[in-house]
Amino acid sequence: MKILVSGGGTGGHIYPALALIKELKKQDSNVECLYVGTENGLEKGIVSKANIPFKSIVITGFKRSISLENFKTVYRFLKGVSDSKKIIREFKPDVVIGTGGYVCGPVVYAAAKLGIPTVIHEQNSIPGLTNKFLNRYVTKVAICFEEVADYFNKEKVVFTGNPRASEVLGESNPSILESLGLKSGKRTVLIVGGSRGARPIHQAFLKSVNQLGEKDYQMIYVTGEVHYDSVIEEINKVGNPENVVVKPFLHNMPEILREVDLVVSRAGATTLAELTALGKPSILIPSPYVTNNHQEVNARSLEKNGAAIVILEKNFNSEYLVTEIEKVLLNPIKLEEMKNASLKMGVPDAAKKLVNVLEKIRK
Ligand SMILES: CC(=O)N[C@H]1[C@@H](OP(=O)(O)OP(=O)(O)OC[C@H]2O[C@@H](n3ccc(=O)[nH]c3=O)[C@H](O)[C@@H]2O)O[C@H](CO)[C@@H](O)[C@@H]1O
Repeated sequence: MKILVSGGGTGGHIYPALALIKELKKQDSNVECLYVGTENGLEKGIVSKANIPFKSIVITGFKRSISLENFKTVYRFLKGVSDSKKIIREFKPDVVIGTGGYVCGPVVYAAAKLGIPTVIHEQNSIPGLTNKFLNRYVTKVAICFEEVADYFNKEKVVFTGNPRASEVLGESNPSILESLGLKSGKRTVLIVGGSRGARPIHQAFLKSVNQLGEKDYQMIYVTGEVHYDSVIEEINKVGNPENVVVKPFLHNMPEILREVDLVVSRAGATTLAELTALGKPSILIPSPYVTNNHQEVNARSLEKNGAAIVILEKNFNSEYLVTEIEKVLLNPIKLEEMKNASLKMGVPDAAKKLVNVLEKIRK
């Protein structure tokens, strides 16, 4: 099978695509894959690290208000469609799948217009503009939250879950924490603000870092590449405690996630799929800066099932950070209840389910 994958901008759209490719290759080592993204999203770096052929097109997202930029975007969209058609004609895929982000728009649209079977994978509980637009043209829409089905044509929707849920599963290796400079066997909290980091979480963390240094648990704090230098500069002013490790980005997130006891995070859908596949309890601070506040809707779904505690960014501060962490981490009964609730929501066979969808519609 030949498959063309497109998705980009942030990790939440890229990692599901890579997890899908991994499953396809596991099932058939002759599968040929091509990834189409942009030069300026996170995809170029992440995809080339994974040794997957990568081609780029130029495209920007639409602004919600009327602006001159939108005229330029229409032009770039049309140019993106024509560039995508060239790439598709050359590669001749059996199926084209878009995993989100505006780059998928022209790529999946071009494929549909060329009569190639197409799928969009919607990770969130509320769809973004691109997937709403593509709904009309695609063959199937793969979803991860039942409640998002209403936004799409009923006959196209298939529940698959997020393939990244399958990818994070694996053998536990507690010594991986030592490679980060932490102790294995000690209670560990991971704090991560999505794939690009989140400034409001940094602020709360920096204010509480002295206090965290005195704790009997340890912590991995992921800043996001762009925020790393400024967070390190701030933390160095107060001194970096031994039990707190600060990293710009974790390229081995699945291995690390398996070993932590609690995760404090934004509520990006791919992260949530990983947490529930592994049965990790979490404290979620949804980003309010996303389309239709979809992260809060994602997060509430975990909260409703007892798998997570949700704190809105407007109420979040350093005191909350420490007290909420300890309410869960230091209460074994609560921790166990949340673990079980989280695990119940996981879709560990999501990658296989998505591959099945592709197999069924391939040319
Ligand atoms: C600002 C924005 O638009 N965010 C969206 C984006 O988020 P974002 O890219 O932040 O998405 P997620 O939190 O869902 O996924 C992040 C992915 O990056 C990985 N990771 C993260 C940090 C790290 O150091 N290492 C690492 O590997 C995570 O394990 C995960 O696989 O896509 C998500 C999925 O559609 C949406 O729900 C989010 O609302």
